[in-house]
Amino acid sequence: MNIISYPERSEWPELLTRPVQDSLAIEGKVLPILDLVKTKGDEGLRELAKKFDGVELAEFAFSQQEFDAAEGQLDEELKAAIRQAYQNIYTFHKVQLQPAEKIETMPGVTCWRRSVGIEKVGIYIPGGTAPLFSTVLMLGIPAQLAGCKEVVLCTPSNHPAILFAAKLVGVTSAFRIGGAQAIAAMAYGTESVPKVYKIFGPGNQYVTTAKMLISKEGIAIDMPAGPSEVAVYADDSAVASFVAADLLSQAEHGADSQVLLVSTSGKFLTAVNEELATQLEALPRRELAAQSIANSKAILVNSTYEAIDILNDYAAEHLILSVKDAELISDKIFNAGSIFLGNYTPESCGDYASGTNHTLPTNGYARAYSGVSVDSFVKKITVQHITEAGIKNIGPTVEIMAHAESLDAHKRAVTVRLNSLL
Ligand SMILES: NC(=O)c1ccc[n+]([C@@H]2O[C@H](COP(=O)([O-])OP(=O)(O)OC[C@H]3O[C@@H](n4cnc5c(N)ncnc54)[C@H](O)[C@@H]3O)[C@@H](O)[C@H]2O)c1
Ligand SMILES: N[C@H](CO)Cc1c[nH]c[nH+]1
Ligand SMILES: [Zn+2]
Repeated sequence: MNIISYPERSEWPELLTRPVQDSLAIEGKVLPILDLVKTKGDEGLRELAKKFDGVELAEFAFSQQEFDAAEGQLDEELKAAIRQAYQNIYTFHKVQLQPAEKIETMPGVTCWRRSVGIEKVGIYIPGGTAPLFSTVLMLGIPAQLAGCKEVVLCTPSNHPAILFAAKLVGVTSAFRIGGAQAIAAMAYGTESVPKVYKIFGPGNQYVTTAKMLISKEGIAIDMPAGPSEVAVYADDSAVASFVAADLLSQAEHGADSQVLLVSTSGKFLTAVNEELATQLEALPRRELAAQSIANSKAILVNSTYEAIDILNDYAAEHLILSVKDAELISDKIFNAGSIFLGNYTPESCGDYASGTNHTLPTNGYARAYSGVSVDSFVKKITVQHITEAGIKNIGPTVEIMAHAESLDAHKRAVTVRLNSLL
Protein backbone atom coordinates (compact mmCIF):
# COMPACT_ATOMS: atom_id res chain seq x y z
CA MET A 1 0.00 0.00 0.00
CA ASN A 2 1.11 3.49 -0.72
CA ILE A 3 2.37 5.02 2.58
CA ILE A 4 1.73 8.75 2.87
CA SER A 5 2.47 11.25 5.63
CA TYR A 6 -0.42 13.05 7.30
CA PRO A 7 -1.85 15.11 4.45
CA GLU A 8 -3.12 18.69 4.52
CA ARG A 9 -6.89 18.79 5.13
CA SER A 10 -7.43 20.23 1.66
CA GLU A 11 -6.01 17.00 0.19
CA TRP A 12 -8.35 14.68 2.12
CA PRO A 13 -11.31 14.62 -0.29
CA GLU A 14 -9.16 13.45 -3.18
CA LEU A 15 -7.00 11.07 -1.13
CA LEU A 16 -9.89 9.43 0.70
CA THR A 17 -12.28 9.03 -2.23
CA ARG A 18 -13.44 5.45 -2.76
CA PRO A 19 -12.72 3.91 -6.14
CA VAL A 20 -16.37 4.06 -7.23
CA GLN A 21 -17.18 4.14 -10.90
CA ASP A 22 -18.65 7.26 -12.44
CA SER A 23 -22.18 7.26 -11.01
CA LEU A 24 -23.73 8.77 -14.14
CA ALA A 25 -22.20 6.02 -16.28
CA ILE A 26 -23.58 3.34 -13.94
CA GLU A 27 -26.99 5.03 -13.92
CA GLY A 28 -26.92 4.99 -17.70
CA LYS A 29 -26.53 1.20 -17.59
CA VAL A 30 -29.04 0.61 -14.79
CA LEU A 31 -31.93 2.77 -16.05
CA PRO A 32 -32.61 0.61 -19.16
CA ILE A 33 -32.52 -2.51 -16.93
CA LEU A 34 -35.17 -1.03 -14.62
CA ASP A 35 -37.23 0.00 -17.61
CA LEU A 36 -37.07 -3.43 -19.23
CA VAL A 37 -38.33 -5.16 -16.08
CA LYS A 38 -41.03 -2.54 -15.59
CA THR A 39 -42.35 -2.92 -19.13
CA LYS A 40 -41.71 -6.60 -19.90
CA GLY A 41 -41.87 -8.26 -16.45
CA ASP A 42 -40.70 -11.90 -16.44
CA GLU A 43 -39.79 -11.79 -20.13
CA GLY A 44 -37.43 -8.87 -19.42
CA LEU A 45 -35.96 -10.78 -16.46
CA ARG A 46 -35.23 -13.75 -18.73
CA GLU A 47 -33.37 -11.56 -21.22
CA LEU A 48 -31.31 -9.95 -18.46
CA ALA A 49 -30.49 -13.26 -16.73
CA LYS A 50 -29.08 -14.50 -20.01
CA LYS A 51 -27.18 -11.29 -20.72
CA PHE A 52 -25.63 -10.63 -17.29
CA ASP A 53 -25.65 -14.01 -15.54
CA GLY A 54 -25.35 -16.35 -18.49
CA VAL A 55 -28.33 -18.47 -17.40
CA GLU A 56 -31.50 -19.44 -19.23
CA LEU A 57 -34.31 -19.80 -16.75
CA ALA A 58 -37.83 -21.06 -17.34
CA GLU A 59 -38.81 -20.40 -13.69
CA PHE A 60 -37.23 -17.90 -11.29
CA ALA A 61 -38.71 -19.22 -8.05
CA PHE A 62 -36.66 -21.77 -6.13
CA SER A 63 -38.86 -24.84 -5.83
CA GLN A 64 -39.82 -26.76 -2.69
CA GLN A 65 -37.64 -29.64 -3.95
CA GLU A 66 -34.63 -27.30 -4.18
CA PHE A 67 -35.28 -26.11 -0.61
CA ASP A 68 -35.65 -29.69 0.63
CA ALA A 69 -32.52 -30.85 -1.20
CA ALA A 70 -30.41 -27.94 0.10
CA GLU A 71 -30.16 -29.34 3.63
CA GLY A 72 -28.79 -32.65 2.35
CA GLN A 73 -26.21 -30.92 0.18
CA LEU A 74 -24.46 -29.18 3.09
CA ASP A 75 -22.10 -30.86 5.51
CA GLU A 76 -23.03 -31.02 9.20
CA GLU A 77 -20.15 -28.74 10.21
CA LEU A 78 -21.40 -25.88 8.03
CA LYS A 79 -25.02 -26.34 9.13
CA ALA A 80 -23.93 -26.22 12.79
CA ALA A 81 -21.92 -23.03 12.11
CA ILE A 82 -24.92 -21.39 10.41
CA ARG A 83 -27.16 -22.37 13.34
CA GLN A 84 -24.63 -20.92 15.82
CA ALA A 85 -24.46 -17.67 13.83
CA TYR A 86 -28.28 -17.61 13.73
CA GLN A 87 -28.43 -17.88 17.55
CA ASN A 88 -25.93 -15.04 18.13
CA ILE A 89 -27.48 -12.70 15.56
CA TYR A 90 -30.98 -13.48 16.90
CA THR A 91 -29.89 -12.81 20.50
CA PHE A 92 -28.28 -9.46 19.60
CA HIS A 93 -31.24 -8.29 17.52
CA LYS A 94 -34.00 -9.52 19.87
CA VAL A 95 -33.20 -6.86 22.48
CA GLN A 96 -33.78 -4.21 19.83
CA LEU A 97 -37.53 -4.86 20.02
CA GLN A 98 -38.87 -2.14 22.25
CA PRO A 99 -42.20 -2.42 24.09
CA ALA A 100 -44.60 0.49 23.55
CA GLU A 101 -44.41 2.80 26.56
CA LYS A 102 -47.47 4.92 27.31
CA ILE A 103 -46.57 8.51 28.30
CA GLU A 104 -49.02 10.90 29.98
CA THR A 105 -47.83 14.28 28.65
CA MET A 106 -50.40 16.14 30.82
CA PRO A 107 -53.25 14.77 32.96
CA GLY A 108 -55.70 12.93 30.71
CA VAL A 109 -53.49 13.12 27.59
CA THR A 110 -51.70 9.83 26.82
CA CYS A 111 -49.44 9.16 23.82
CA TRP A 112 -47.47 6.08 22.75
CA ARG A 113 -45.68 4.53 19.79
CA ARG A 114 -46.36 1.07 18.35
CA SER A 115 -43.79 -0.76 16.26
CA VAL A 116 -45.35 -2.56 13.32
CA GLY A 117 -43.41 -4.82 10.95
CA ILE A 118 -43.43 -3.63 7.34
CA GLU A 119 -45.82 -6.08 5.66
CA LYS A 120 -43.86 -6.83 2.47
CA VAL A 121 -40.08 -6.59 2.31
CA GLY A 122 -37.51 -7.67 -0.26
CA ILE A 123 -34.01 -8.86 0.65
CA TYR A 124 -31.18 -8.95 -1.88
CA ILE A 125 -28.48 -11.55 -1.28
CA PRO A 126 -25.27 -10.91 -3.24
CA GLY A 127 -24.03 -13.85 -5.25
CA GLY A 128 -22.06 -12.53 -8.20
CA THR A 129 -18.55 -13.28 -6.99
CA ALA A 130 -19.36 -15.16 -3.74
CA PRO A 131 -22.61 -16.67 -2.39
CA LEU A 132 -23.16 -14.50 0.70
CA PHE A 133 -25.50 -16.78 2.64
CA SER A 134 -24.47 -14.92 5.82
CA THR A 135 -26.44 -11.95 4.43
CA VAL A 136 -29.61 -14.09 4.55
CA LEU A 137 -29.18 -14.24 8.34
CA MET A 138 -28.33 -10.54 8.60
CA LEU A 139 -31.52 -9.48 6.80
CA GLY A 140 -33.86 -12.38 7.52
CA ILE A 141 -33.46 -12.40 11.31
CA PRO A 142 -34.44 -8.74 11.89
CA ALA A 143 -37.33 -9.20 9.41
CA GLN A 144 -38.46 -12.26 11.37
CA LEU A 145 -38.22 -10.41 14.71
CA ALA A 146 -40.04 -7.37 13.32
CA GLY A 147 -42.95 -9.61 12.23
CA CYS A 148 -42.81 -8.82 8.48
CA LYS A 149 -45.53 -10.96 6.86
CA GLU A 150 -43.96 -11.37 3.43
CA VAL A 151 -40.19 -11.67 2.95
CA VAL A 152 -39.13 -11.97 -0.71
CA LEU A 153 -35.54 -13.04 -1.40
CA CYS A 154 -33.63 -12.50 -4.67
CA THR A 155 -30.12 -13.74 -5.41
CA PRO A 156 -28.17 -14.68 -8.53
CA SER A 157 -26.68 -17.70 -6.72
CA ASN A 158 -28.22 -21.16 -6.29
CA HIS A 159 -25.85 -22.15 -3.47
CA PRO A 160 -27.68 -24.55 -1.10
CA ALA A 161 -26.54 -22.60 2.00
CA ILE A 162 -28.61 -19.63 0.80
CA LEU A 163 -31.72 -21.83 0.73
CA PHE A 164 -30.83 -23.47 4.06
CA ALA A 165 -30.47 -20.06 5.74
CA ALA A 166 -33.62 -18.78 3.97
CA LYS A 167 -35.63 -21.61 5.53
CA LEU A 168 -34.17 -20.86 9.00
CA VAL A 169 -35.28 -17.21 8.85
CA GLY A 170 -38.72 -17.98 7.37
CA VAL A 171 -38.38 -16.33 3.95
CA THR A 172 -41.78 -16.61 2.21
CA SER A 173 -40.56 -16.74 -1.43
CA ALA A 174 -37.14 -16.90 -3.08
CA PHE A 175 -36.05 -16.19 -6.66
CA ARG A 176 -32.89 -16.77 -8.66
CA ILE A 177 -32.53 -13.22 -9.94
CA GLY A 178 -29.46 -11.02 -9.50
CA GLY A 179 -28.24 -7.49 -10.07
CA ALA A 180 -30.25 -4.36 -10.82
CA GLN A 181 -32.98 -6.52 -12.40
CA ALA A 182 -33.67 -8.19 -9.03
CA ILE A 183 -34.17 -4.79 -7.41
CA ALA A 184 -36.50 -3.79 -10.25
CA ALA A 185 -38.49 -7.03 -9.94
CA MET A 186 -39.11 -6.49 -6.22
CA ALA A 187 -39.84 -2.77 -6.73
CA TYR A 188 -42.34 -3.07 -9.58
CA GLY A 189 -43.50 -6.67 -9.23
CA THR A 190 -43.63 -9.10 -12.19
CA GLU A 191 -45.80 -12.13 -13.05
CA SER A 192 -43.55 -14.22 -10.75
CA VAL A 193 -42.09 -11.79 -8.23
CA PRO A 194 -44.26 -10.00 -5.68
CA LYS A 195 -43.93 -6.23 -5.35
CA VAL A 196 -42.65 -5.15 -1.93
CA TYR A 197 -42.70 -1.91 0.07
CA LYS A 198 -39.05 -1.78 1.14
CA ILE A 199 -35.88 -3.32 -0.30
CA PHE A 200 -32.85 -4.30 1.76
CA GLY A 201 -29.42 -5.63 1.10
CA PRO A 202 -25.90 -5.02 -0.05
CA GLY A 203 -24.59 -5.52 -3.53
CA ASN A 204 -22.28 -4.29 -6.24
CA GLN A 205 -22.56 -0.87 -7.84
CA TYR A 206 -25.37 -1.95 -10.21
CA VAL A 207 -27.44 -3.22 -7.29
CA THR A 208 -26.74 -0.15 -5.14
CA THR A 209 -27.49 2.27 -7.99
CA ALA A 210 -30.75 0.41 -8.76
CA LYS A 211 -31.76 0.77 -5.10
CA MET A 212 -31.02 4.51 -5.16
CA LEU A 213 -33.02 4.95 -8.38
CA ILE A 214 -36.11 3.01 -7.29
CA SER A 215 -36.12 4.92 -4.00
CA LYS A 216 -37.08 7.98 -6.07
CA GLU A 217 -40.18 6.05 -7.21
CA GLY A 218 -41.72 5.59 -3.78
CA ILE A 219 -40.10 2.29 -2.74
CA ALA A 220 -38.18 2.54 0.51
CA ILE A 221 -34.63 1.20 0.80
CA ASP A 222 -32.43 0.45 3.78
CA MET A 223 -29.35 2.47 2.76
CA PRO A 224 -26.58 2.53 0.14
CA ALA A 225 -24.57 -0.60 1.11
CA GLY A 226 -22.01 -0.90 -1.67
CA PRO A 227 -18.48 -2.34 -1.96
CA SER A 228 -17.17 -3.44 1.44
CA GLU A 229 -14.43 -1.46 3.14
CA VAL A 230 -12.43 -1.38 6.36
CA ALA A 231 -10.25 1.18 8.11
CA VAL A 232 -7.73 0.10 10.74
CA TYR A 233 -6.10 2.36 13.31
CA ALA A 234 -3.07 0.59 14.78
CA ASP A 235 -0.31 1.53 17.19
CA ASP A 236 2.74 -0.32 18.48
CA SER A 237 0.55 -2.72 20.44
CA ALA A 238 -0.97 -4.08 17.20
CA VAL A 239 0.23 -7.20 15.41
CA ALA A 240 1.23 -6.61 11.77
CA SER A 241 0.12 -10.06 10.58
CA PHE A 242 -3.33 -9.61 12.19
CA VAL A 243 -3.79 -6.16 10.67
CA ALA A 244 -2.72 -7.33 7.19
CA ALA A 245 -5.19 -10.23 7.44
CA ASP A 246 -7.99 -7.82 8.40
CA LEU A 247 -7.22 -5.52 5.47
CA LEU A 248 -7.22 -8.45 3.05
CA SER A 249 -10.48 -9.79 4.47
CA GLN A 250 -12.34 -6.81 3.01
CA ALA A 251 -10.06 -6.29 0.01
CA GLU A 252 -11.02 -9.76 -1.26
CA HIS A 253 -14.67 -8.74 -1.65
CA GLY A 254 -13.92 -7.07 -4.97
CA ALA A 255 -11.62 -4.84 -6.97
CA ASP A 256 -13.83 -1.86 -6.07
CA SER A 257 -13.36 -2.35 -2.32
CA GLN A 258 -10.98 -0.05 -0.46
CA VAL A 259 -9.11 -0.39 2.80
CA LEU A 260 -7.37 2.28 4.86
CA LEU A 261 -4.61 1.90 7.43
CA VAL A 262 -3.72 4.68 9.86
CA SER A 263 -0.83 4.49 12.32
CA THR A 264 1.47 6.61 14.42
CA SER A 265 4.34 4.23 13.57
CA GLY A 266 6.08 4.24 10.17
CA LYS A 267 7.84 1.02 11.16
CA PHE A 268 4.49 -0.66 11.70
CA LEU A 269 3.13 0.50 8.32
CA THR A 270 6.16 -1.02 6.58
CA ALA A 271 5.73 -4.27 8.52
CA VAL A 272 2.07 -4.48 7.43
CA ASN A 273 3.06 -3.89 3.81
CA GLU A 274 5.51 -6.80 4.04
CA GLU A 275 2.82 -9.02 5.57
CA LEU A 276 0.35 -8.03 2.85
CA ALA A 277 2.74 -9.19 0.15
CA THR A 278 3.23 -12.57 1.85
CA GLN A 279 -0.41 -13.17 2.76
CA LEU A 280 -1.72 -12.11 -0.67
CA GLU A 281 0.21 -14.95 -2.28
CA ALA A 282 -1.77 -17.51 -0.29
CA LEU A 283 -5.23 -16.15 -1.20
CA PRO A 284 -7.40 -17.82 -3.85
CA ARG A 285 -8.98 -14.40 -4.60
CA ARG A 286 -5.55 -12.72 -4.73
CA GLU A 287 -6.24 -10.81 -7.94
CA LEU A 288 -9.35 -9.05 -6.60
CA ALA A 289 -7.63 -8.40 -3.27
CA ALA A 290 -4.46 -7.09 -4.94
CA GLN A 291 -6.49 -4.63 -7.02
CA SER A 292 -8.26 -3.19 -4.02
CA ILE A 293 -5.00 -3.01 -2.04
CA ALA A 294 -3.58 -1.03 -4.97
CA ASN A 295 -6.53 1.42 -4.57
CA SER A 296 -5.84 1.76 -0.86
CA LYS A 297 -3.72 4.00 1.37
CA ALA A 298 -1.66 3.78 4.55
CA ILE A 299 -1.41 7.07 6.40
CA LEU A 300 1.29 7.96 8.91
CA VAL A 301 -0.12 10.33 11.53
CA ASN A 302 1.69 12.27 14.25
CA SER A 303 -0.86 11.75 17.03
CA THR A 304 -4.05 10.00 18.06
CA TYR A 305 -5.87 13.31 17.53
CA GLU A 306 -4.88 13.35 13.86
CA ALA A 307 -5.93 9.70 13.51
CA ILE A 308 -9.36 10.33 15.06
CA ASP A 309 -9.86 13.37 12.85
CA ILE A 310 -9.10 11.57 9.62
CA LEU A 311 -11.11 8.46 10.61
CA ASN A 312 -14.17 10.57 11.40
CA ASP A 313 -13.84 12.26 8.05
CA TYR A 314 -13.48 8.93 6.22
CA ALA A 315 -16.56 7.39 7.93
CA ALA A 316 -15.61 3.76 7.29
CA GLU A 317 -18.13 0.97 7.02
CA HIS A 318 -15.95 -1.02 9.46
CA LEU A 319 -13.36 0.47 11.79
CA ILE A 320 -10.87 -1.70 13.67
CA LEU A 321 -9.09 -0.04 16.60
CA SER A 322 -5.99 -2.15 17.23
CA VAL A 323 -4.64 0.25 19.83
CA LYS A 324 -4.13 0.57 23.57
CA ASP A 325 -7.25 2.12 25.15
CA ALA A 326 -9.32 1.09 22.14
CA GLU A 327 -12.65 1.55 23.95
CA LEU A 328 -11.69 5.05 25.11
CA ILE A 329 -10.74 6.02 21.56
CA SER A 330 -13.92 4.49 20.15
CA ASP A 331 -15.92 7.01 22.21
CA LYS A 332 -14.34 9.76 20.11
CA ILE A 333 -15.47 8.17 16.83
CA PHE A 334 -18.74 9.61 15.57
CA ASN A 335 -18.67 8.37 11.96
CA ALA A 336 -18.42 4.60 11.37
CA GLY A 337 -20.78 1.74 10.53
CA SER A 338 -19.41 -0.75 13.06
CA ILE A 339 -16.36 -0.64 15.37
CA PHE A 340 -14.10 -3.54 16.39
CA LEU A 341 -11.94 -3.17 19.50
CA GLY A 342 -8.53 -4.69 20.28
CA ASN A 343 -6.23 -7.25 18.72
CA TYR A 344 -8.57 -10.23 18.99
CA THR A 345 -11.68 -8.76 17.36
CA PRO A 346 -11.32 -9.42 13.64
CA GLU A 347 -13.92 -7.78 11.45
CA SER A 348 -14.72 -11.22 9.98
CA CYS A 349 -16.45 -12.17 13.24
CA GLY A 350 -18.93 -9.33 12.69
CA ASP A 351 -19.35 -10.41 9.06
CA TYR A 352 -20.54 -13.86 10.11
CA ALA A 353 -21.43 -14.67 13.63
CA SER A 354 -20.69 -12.41 16.63
CA GLY A 355 -24.23 -10.97 16.54
CA THR A 356 -24.04 -7.47 15.02
CA ASN A 357 -25.39 -6.82 11.53
CA HIS A 358 -23.02 -6.80 8.56
CA THR A 359 -25.29 -4.78 6.25
CA LEU A 360 -23.68 -1.40 6.75
CA PRO A 361 -23.36 1.97 5.01
CA THR A 362 -20.33 2.32 2.72
CA ASN A 363 -18.70 5.14 0.75
CA GLY A 364 -18.94 7.67 3.62
CA TYR A 365 -22.70 7.18 4.15
CA ALA A 366 -21.89 6.21 7.76
CA ARG A 367 -21.83 9.97 8.38
CA ALA A 368 -25.63 9.91 8.27
CA TYR A 369 -26.88 6.30 8.10
CA SER A 370 -26.84 3.38 10.56
CA GLY A 371 -26.49 -0.26 9.62
CA VAL A 372 -29.50 -2.57 9.35
CA SER A 373 -31.32 -3.43 12.58
CA VAL A 374 -34.81 -4.52 13.64
CA ASP A 375 -35.75 -0.83 13.45
CA SER A 376 -35.13 -0.89 9.70
CA PHE A 377 -37.93 -3.46 9.31
CA VAL A 378 -40.59 -1.66 11.37
CA LYS A 379 -42.66 1.45 11.13
CA LYS A 380 -43.50 3.35 14.28
CA ILE A 381 -47.17 4.32 14.52
CA THR A 382 -48.02 6.90 17.16
CA VAL A 383 -51.27 6.49 19.11
CA GLN A 384 -52.97 8.89 21.54
CA HIS A 385 -55.99 9.00 23.79
CA ILE A 386 -57.44 12.10 25.45
CA THR A 387 -60.04 11.86 28.18
CA GLU A 388 -62.79 14.42 28.95
CA ALA A 389 -60.58 15.83 31.71
CA GLY A 390 -57.64 15.78 29.28
CA ILE A 391 -59.43 17.83 26.58
CA LYS A 392 -60.19 20.49 29.21
CA ASN A 393 -56.45 20.60 30.01
CA ILE A 394 -55.01 20.65 26.49
CA GLY A 395 -57.92 22.21 24.54
CA PRO A 396 -57.23 25.93 25.25
CA THR A 397 -53.57 25.56 24.12
CA VAL A 398 -54.66 24.06 20.80
CA GLU A 399 -57.41 26.67 20.30
CA ILE A 400 -54.93 29.52 20.73
CA MET A 401 -52.35 27.98 18.38
CA ALA A 402 -54.90 27.06 15.68
CA HIS A 403 -56.40 30.56 15.70
CA ALA A 404 -52.90 32.09 15.42
CA GLU A 405 -52.26 29.93 12.33
CA SER A 406 -55.58 31.14 10.85
CA LEU A 407 -56.91 27.57 10.86
CA ASP A 408 -60.23 28.02 12.58
CA ALA A 409 -61.65 24.63 11.59
CA HIS A 410 -58.83 23.10 13.63
CA LYS A 411 -59.82 25.29 16.57
CA ARG A 412 -63.51 24.34 16.23
CA ALA A 413 -62.71 20.60 16.47
CA VAL A 414 -61.61 21.36 20.03
CA THR A 415 -64.19 24.05 20.83
CA VAL A 416 -67.21 21.83 20.00
CA ARG A 417 -65.92 19.24 22.46
CA LEU A 418 -65.17 21.79 25.20
CA ASN A 419 -68.66 23.29 24.74
CA SER A 420 -70.24 19.83 25.06
CA LEU A 421 -68.65 19.52 28.49
CA LEU A 422 -69.93 22.84 29.87
N1 LIG B 1 -21.95 -2.90 2.49
C1 LIG B 1 -22.33 -4.08 2.90
O1 LIG B 1 -22.99 -4.21 3.91
C2 LIG B 1 -21.95 -5.31 2.10
C3 LIG B 1 -22.21 -6.60 2.59
C4 LIG B 1 -21.90 -7.69 1.79
C5 LIG B 1 -21.36 -7.50 0.51
N2 LIG B 1 -21.12 -6.25 0.07
C6 LIG B 1 -20.62 -5.98 -1.30
O2 LIG B 1 -21.53 -6.61 -2.18
C7 LIG B 1 -20.90 -6.74 -3.42
C8 LIG B 1 -21.29 -8.07 -4.04
O3 LIG B 1 -21.01 -7.94 -5.41
P1 LIG B 1 -21.09 -9.15 -6.44
O4 LIG B 1 -20.80 -8.56 -7.77
O5 LIG B 1 -20.26 -10.26 -5.93
O6 LIG B 1 -22.58 -9.67 -6.37
P2 LIG B 1 -23.99 -8.98 -6.63
O7 LIG B 1 -24.98 -10.07 -6.36
O8 LIG B 1 -24.13 -7.72 -5.89
O9 LIG B 1 -24.02 -8.63 -8.18
C9 LIG B 1 -24.01 -9.62 -9.15
C10 LIG B 1 -24.98 -9.24 -10.25
O10 LIG B 1 -24.55 -8.05 -10.92
C11 LIG B 1 -25.07 -8.09 -12.24
N3 LIG B 1 -24.03 -7.59 -13.16
C12 LIG B 1 -22.78 -8.05 -13.29
N4 LIG B 1 -22.13 -7.36 -14.26
C13 LIG B 1 -23.01 -6.46 -14.77
C14 LIG B 1 -22.95 -5.46 -15.78
N5 LIG B 1 -21.84 -5.25 -16.48
N6 LIG B 1 -24.03 -4.70 -16.00
C15 LIG B 1 -25.17 -4.89 -15.29
N7 LIG B 1 -25.28 -5.83 -14.32
C16 LIG B 1 -24.23 -6.60 -14.06
C17 LIG B 1 -25.41 -9.51 -12.59
O11 LIG B 1 -26.77 -9.61 -12.89
C18 LIG B 1 -25.08 -10.29 -11.32
O12 LIG B 1 -26.10 -11.21 -10.97
C19 LIG B 1 -19.40 -6.60 -3.20
O13 LIG B 1 -19.02 -5.34 -3.72
C20 LIG B 1 -19.29 -6.59 -1.68
O14 LIG B 1 -18.23 -5.80 -1.27
C21 LIG B 1 -21.41 -5.14 0.83
N1 LIG C 1 -17.95 -7.69 4.75
C1 LIG C 1 -19.30 -7.70 4.22
C2 LIG C 1 -19.99 -6.45 4.69
O1 LIG C 1 -19.38 -5.33 4.20
C3 LIG C 1 -20.14 -8.86 4.67
C4 LIG C 1 -19.66 -10.23 4.38
C5 LIG C 1 -20.39 -11.34 4.09
N2 LIG C 1 -19.57 -12.37 3.97
C6 LIG C 1 -18.35 -11.95 4.20
N3 LIG C 1 -18.40 -10.64 4.43
ZN1 LIG D 1 -16.70 -9.34 4.48
